[in-house]
Amino acid sequence: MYKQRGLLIVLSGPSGVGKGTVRKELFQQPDTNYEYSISMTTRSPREGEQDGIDYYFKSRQEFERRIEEGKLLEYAEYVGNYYGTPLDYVNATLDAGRDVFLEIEVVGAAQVREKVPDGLFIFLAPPSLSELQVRLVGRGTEEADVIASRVLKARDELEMMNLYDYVVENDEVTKACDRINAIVTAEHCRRERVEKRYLQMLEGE
Ligand SMILES: Nc1nc2c(ncn2[C@@H]2O[C@H](COP(=O)(O)OP(=O)(O)O)[C@@H](O)[C@H]2O)c(=O)[nH]1
Ligand SMILES: Nc1ncnc2c1ncn2[C@@H]1O[C@H](COP(=O)(O)OP(=O)(O)O)[C@@H](O)[C@H]1O
Repeated sequence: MYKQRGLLIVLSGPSGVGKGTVRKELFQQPDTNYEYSISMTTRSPREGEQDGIDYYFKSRQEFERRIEEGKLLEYAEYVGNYYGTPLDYVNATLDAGRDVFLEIEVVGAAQVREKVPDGLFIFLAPPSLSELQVRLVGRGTEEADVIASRVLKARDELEMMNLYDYVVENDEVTKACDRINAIVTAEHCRRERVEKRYLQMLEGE
């Protein structure tokens, strides 16, 4: 039987807005049907982070080899480190009819948009820039200078918001998750309707 390809869901937004928090909450929900794509990075693991669970941690040399071999769907350099999405995992999962969830920054998301135009692109926005700074400081994982460069970068990232299909405000984590789930459900319904209509038209020929 014909099996529809899975949906590629891209969640992006500035550092500190709560992408990781929202993603973890989504994946803890029992009825979640998305598969999380673990990214590759050259940044050092933070305390508690595990290789192969949070990220695949690689040296710059190994990362650059994968770029040359065409093994990444997209990649970007973000505040001094590479981050990228392994291509084979994404393709195999979508081909099996399952949805894939990417949590990536805006430059990489723009590359995915070019390659997978029928993906679903969601921008997670902070209630304000000052709240973004509060969250970055509160997380306590970066030094003051890195926080300052991330907040500065957030201004450019916010300008990319209009390139996304949806903007979801992360005022409260559970509300943001509910909004994302509603968007994904609506997108599935839309696709089913389009496909049904298409098949009906073919039958009518
Ligand atoms: N382009 C791209 N960005 C990624 C990928 N994985 C993570 N990122 C983004 O890289 C940025 C920095 O990630 P990280 O160092 O984990 O910091 P944090 O998200 O602020 O906790 C965040 O905006 C992530 O969403 C990826 O595979 N590709
Ligand atoms: N809706 C929210 N309200 C308040 N704090 C939040 C919210 N979402 C996330 N946070 C906090 O903000 C900080 C940054 O969140 P994180 O998920 O690490 O962001 P990102 O992955 O986008 O860099 C964390 O300390 C997290 O607990």
